[in-house]
Amino acid sequence: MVIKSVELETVCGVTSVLPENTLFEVAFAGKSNVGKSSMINTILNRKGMARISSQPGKTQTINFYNINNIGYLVDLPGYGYARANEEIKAQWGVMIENYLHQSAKLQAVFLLIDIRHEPSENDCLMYDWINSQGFKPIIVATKADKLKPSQINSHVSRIRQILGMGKEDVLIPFSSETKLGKNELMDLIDNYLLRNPDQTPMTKEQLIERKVLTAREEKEYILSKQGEKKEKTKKERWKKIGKETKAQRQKKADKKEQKKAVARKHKNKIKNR
Ligand SMILES: Nc1nc2c(ncn2[C@@H]2O[C@H](COP(=O)(O)OP(=O)(O)OP(=O)(O)O)[C@@H](O)[C@H]2O)c(=O)[nH]1
Ligand SMILES: [Mg+2]
Repeated sequence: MVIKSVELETVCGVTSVLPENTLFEVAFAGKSNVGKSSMINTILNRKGMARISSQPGKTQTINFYNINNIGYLVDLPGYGYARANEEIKAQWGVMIENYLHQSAKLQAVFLLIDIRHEPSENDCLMYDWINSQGFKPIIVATKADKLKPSQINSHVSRIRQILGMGKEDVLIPFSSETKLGKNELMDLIDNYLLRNPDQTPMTKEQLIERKVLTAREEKEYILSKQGEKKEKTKKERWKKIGKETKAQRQKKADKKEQKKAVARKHKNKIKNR
C-alpha cells in the first residue's frame, strides 16, 4: 500500500475513553525505547510523524494514526520504563491491557524486541499475554543495524527460543536506519488492514478505487486486464473459425460420400449390363 495520507486522529491518555473505530487497527507494543515510534515513522515514510526520543518513556499515550482512511497504526506506550513512578507505570499497564483487551477492530499485535538483547521477563509476559488474548504476536526484532549481518541469525534464534516461538511464528529483523524488513512488515500490515468488514481481502478494483496501489501495481493490473480481454477475444475468434471449418469439413465429407455413392451406382450399372 502506498501511504498517501496520515493523520494522528486520536490520542488517548490514562483517563481517556478509547475510540470505537470502524476501521481495522494494528498495534505496536514493546519495551520503552525499543523503537516503536521510529518504526511507525519508517512505515509511514514520514520522519517526524511519531515523536521519538533517545530518552525512554517518550510515548505516554495511545496514538491512533489513520492511514489512507483505510485503517489505523496504533503506537502504544512502552512498558518497563524504569524512571516512571510505580503508580504511573501501573496506569500505563492497565491502559495498554484495556486497549488490547477491548478493541473490537484490532487485527494484529506486533511485539517489538531489541535484537541485541535477550527478551526480558516483561517481554515474555507481554508475549504470553498477547497470545492469551487470542492474537499471534508478530515479533519485530528492532535495531538490526546495530549488529553485524553475520550475528543476526544467532540473535534471532535466541529470541525465538526464549519466547518459545513455534517454527511457523513470524519474526522480522528490522531497522529504522537501513529499512531492513520494511517491505516484509508492510506486506503483513497490508494483509491485516486491506480487508472488507466481513474480513474478505479487498479486490484490486477496490484498492484502485481507494487509491492505495502504487502507480506500477495499478498499471500492471490494467495491463493484465487488457491482456485477459485480448486473450478472450482471440479465443472467441478461434472458436468461431474452428466451428466454421468443422462445418465446412462436414460438408466436404458429405459431398465426398455422395460422389462415392454415385460412382458405386454407376459401377453397378455397368456390371449389370
Ligand atoms: N540504530 C538504531 N536506532 C534506533 C532504531 N529505532 C529506534 N532507534 C533509536 O532508539 C531510540 C528510541 O526510539 P523510539 O522510536 O522513540 O522508541 P519507542 O519504542 O517509541 O520508545 P517509547 O516511546 O519510550 O516507548 C531513539 O533514539 C531512536 O533513534 C533503529 O532501527 N536503529
Ligand atoms: Mg514511542
